[in-house]
This record gives sequence, C-alpha cells and structure tokens, in this order.
Amino acid sequence: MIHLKQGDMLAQVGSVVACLMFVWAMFKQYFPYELRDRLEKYNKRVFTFVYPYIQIKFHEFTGERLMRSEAYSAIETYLSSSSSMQAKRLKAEVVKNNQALVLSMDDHEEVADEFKGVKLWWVSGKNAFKSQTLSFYQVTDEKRYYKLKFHKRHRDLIIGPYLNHVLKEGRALKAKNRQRKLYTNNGSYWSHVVFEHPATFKTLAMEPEKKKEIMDDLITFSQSEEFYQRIGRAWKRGYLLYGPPGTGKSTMIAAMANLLNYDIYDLELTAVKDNTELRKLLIETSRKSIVVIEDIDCSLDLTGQRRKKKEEEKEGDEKEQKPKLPKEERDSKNSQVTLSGLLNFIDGLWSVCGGERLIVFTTNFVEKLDPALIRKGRMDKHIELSYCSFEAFKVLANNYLQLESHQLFAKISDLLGEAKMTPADVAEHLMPKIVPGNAQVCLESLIGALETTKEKAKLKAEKKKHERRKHRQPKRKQKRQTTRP
Ligand SMILES: Nc1ncnc2c1ncn2[C@@H]1O[C@H](COP(=O)(O)OP(=O)(O)OP(=O)(O)O)[C@@H](O)[C@H]1O
Ligand SMILES: [Mg+2]
Repeated sequence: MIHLKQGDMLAQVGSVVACLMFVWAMFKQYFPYELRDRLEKYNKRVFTFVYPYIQIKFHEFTGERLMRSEAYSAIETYLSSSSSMQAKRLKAEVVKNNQALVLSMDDHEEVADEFKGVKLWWVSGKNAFKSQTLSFYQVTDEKRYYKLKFHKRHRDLIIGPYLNHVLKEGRALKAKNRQRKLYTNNGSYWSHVVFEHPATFKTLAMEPEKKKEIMDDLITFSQSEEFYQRIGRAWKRGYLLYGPPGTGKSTMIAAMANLLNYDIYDLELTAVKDNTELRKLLIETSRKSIVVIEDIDCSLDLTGQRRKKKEEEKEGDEKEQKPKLPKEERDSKNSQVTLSGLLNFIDGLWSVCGGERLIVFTTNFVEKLDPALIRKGRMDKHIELSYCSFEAFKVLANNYLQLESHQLFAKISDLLGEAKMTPADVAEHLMPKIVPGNAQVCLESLIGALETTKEKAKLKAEKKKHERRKHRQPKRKQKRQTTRP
C-alpha cells in the first residue's frame, strides 16, 4: 500500500464540482424551460468529465435494526495493516484477551491502496447528528463510514475482484485476531465465555496416523470454500465421535477449535423448546463455528420420534381423508425438537447462512443412534475414540512426564494390549503426585493399575463363562426329559 496526496486533490475537485451543482440546482428555475432541459442533459456529462471518479460508501450500521455491518468491520480490519503505516492519527484496540494490539485509522484520515496496478483511496469519515431523545446532556449520534474512491475506468475490477479481496482478507485477519468463544444455550439464547481450552492435536493421545488423517481432513475442509461453492453444497462437515467415557471426545472438539480457530457452540438440545427455537439458535452461530451436541443419544428421544412419526403416518394412511387439525393445534402438539427438525437443519439450513461450519455429535453408544442421523453426507466422518493404545500412551507420557522412552515402557506396552484402560484413567496415574516429576513412581503406579484391571477382566470373563454354562445345563436336562418316552 502507498500513500498519495492525489486523494486530497480529488476531494477538492469533487467539492468544487459539488458547489457548481448546488448553484445550478438553485438557479435552474430562472432559465427558460427548453434551455434548462438541454443544460440538464449536458450537466451530467460535464460532471463525469471533470470528476471521473466513483465513490462507494460503507456505513458502520446498516438495516432497519442498525446492525453493525460485516463489510465495514472487514474493511476496518483490512485497512488496519496499511493505516498503521500511512495514517497520522490512529485508533488502538486490544484484542485476543489483552495479548495483541490492533491499530486502525482515526476519523477523517485517508490511506491509499493498490490492486493489480490500479490505485485507489480509502477515507474514514463520520456524520454527527443531534439525538432526538430528551436529555439534560446533549447527546450526539455518530455514524461512521469508509469511502472508497477510484477512477471510473476501473469500475469492474474494483467492484468485483478488489472488494472481494478486501472482504476476504479482512475476515481472515479478524478471525486470526479475535478472541474465540464458547457458547452455551439457555433455552433459545446463547451466552458465552472466552474459550481458552489448552487441548491441541499435539497433546491428544491417539495413534499418529489416525491423528494426521483427522487433521488433514479438517484443514482440507477449512480451505475448500471454492470447492463447496463449485459443487453447490453448503460449506459444512459433520463429525461423529464415539467411544467409551474418558477416551477424549470432548478433548478432541477443543483441539479441533484450536486448530481451525473456530468458536464452539455447545448446543443443549433438551433446553430447546421446539424446531423453531432450534432454527433460531443455529442461524445465530458465527461464520466459523463448531456446533456440538454432546451425548446425542441422551439429548432427546431422537431415535424413537422418527419411528413414532412413521407409525403415525401409517395410521394416517389407513384412516384416509380424516379432517386436518387447525395449524396452531398441530404445532402445539409437535412443540419439541424432532429428529426431522434436526435433520432438516443439518441438510438445508446452513446452505443459506454462508461461512464454514462443523457439526459434531458425540455418543458413548453409537449403535443406539438412528442410522438416518449418522449416514454419510450428514455425519461425513465417523471417528472411534477407544481405550488407550501404546502409541496413545506415549503421547501422554510425553505430555505429563516429558518422557520419550523408559525401561518400563515395554511392560506397559504388553499390559495395554491385555487390559482396557481409557486415556483419562492412564493420565490420572501419570500426574506426579508423590514426588513431582518422579516418572518411575508414576509408571509403576500405572503398571499396578493395569495389572489390577487385567485381573478383574479375567475374573469377570470366568464368571460370565460359568454363568453361561449354568444357564445351559437346566435347558439340556429339560430337553432330555421331554424327549424320553
Ligand atoms: N485421547 C486423549 N488425549 C489426551 N487426554 C485425554 C484423552 N482422553 C481423555 N483425556 C483426558 O481425560 C479427560 C476426560 O476426557 P474427555 O472429557 O475428553 O472424555 P470424553 O470422551 O469426552 O468422555 P465422556 O464420554 O464422558 O464425555 C480429559 O480432561 C483429558 O485430560
Ligand atoms: Mg465428553
């Protein structure tokens, strides 16, 4: 970006022309009708000849409800890098939990930009209005805007590719700088806290190849805006994380958010009254977000409702032409989130919202879920998080004890092959408790726990076998008695 005085000159030429236009508007009524018409016709030509520049204004607040314009805020961020070099008066804002400072140009400053060899100018301005409200103090409303100026011969380049470039760069910078949030819903309203979970894929205990595959999948997804647009599909991807408690499903969601810089929306379905509320909540999610429904099997009777609905439809067919209930009555009967409501939103709603979104379901019992809910296309990737393998243990040992290898690793490797222990339980033993940093004590404690688990599993299996045999014996006796003459 470069700074040019030409922008000031343009403004001056512009104001002279504007004055002339004003004078013309005041006095044109004194001209004879025919002459006025002819002059009016040439007026525009003269104006564009003298001042061949186009101006576009981007207001900070738009719409009836005066929402902060997304374009304005993207431009503000985009210009922050150039304005800190060019503008003389700057505004400073602290972002990312007081860890970074972002500078943007103050009001009535001007910076120049260049795109594909074409020069253009951005001016920041504000209009001040006296507020209508009665108050002891005089209140003024300030309406800020950015004005973009460029030569009319570059109209197509600027309105198309350049503005796209500005919005894209601005959004990307904003995503990088912003403080991420964890949202939870209370009924149909989201409330949020700052999201600062330290989990990353590096600290996630999992087989390296599986981890790499998931990370690649996520990164590919986040870079595929054009691909999704080309194939005409909403830019979203569904993940189903399943496995026993304590195997890292929630930890993986935090790692996903940290990898992609997304907000997390932890959706409590049981607190959502009906499909309308569900739709409202989902429309309000940000452009880069992960919508999480934990323990989907417990969230609602999602599995049953579909079946019930099918049965109702069947009954309806049988009874044929039964008079329909009025709409309100029908709605009040269905005033709960249904499986079909959830499926509709996964399939259709996001296609109109734009932005990149992940939807993640977690469950301890994948077999309980309705196949329609988790079919490919809805839940694109099914990831099983299971008991701790030796590879996963090595990650935990590195995280907790900063150990790459140890003489006890071989024994632990054997035991992990025979005993089922979750990463959460393994991690519990790796917390230095007695002597901080004493790896030997931690590893021995883990070996003790693994041996106990193995022993317990063995006893359980034997007990089961015994019970099965006991169960079979009376049946055999019964059979013999019935077959005797
Ligand atoms: N794969 C893992 N890698 C690293 N830490 C893990 C892993 N699995 C579990 N942990 C540790 O165990 C704790 C519990 O894990 P987490 O909450 O992610 O389990 P979960 O699978 O979501 O369990 P639930 O099904 O009960 O919700 C975490 O705080 C984390 O420290
Ligand atoms: Mg969990």
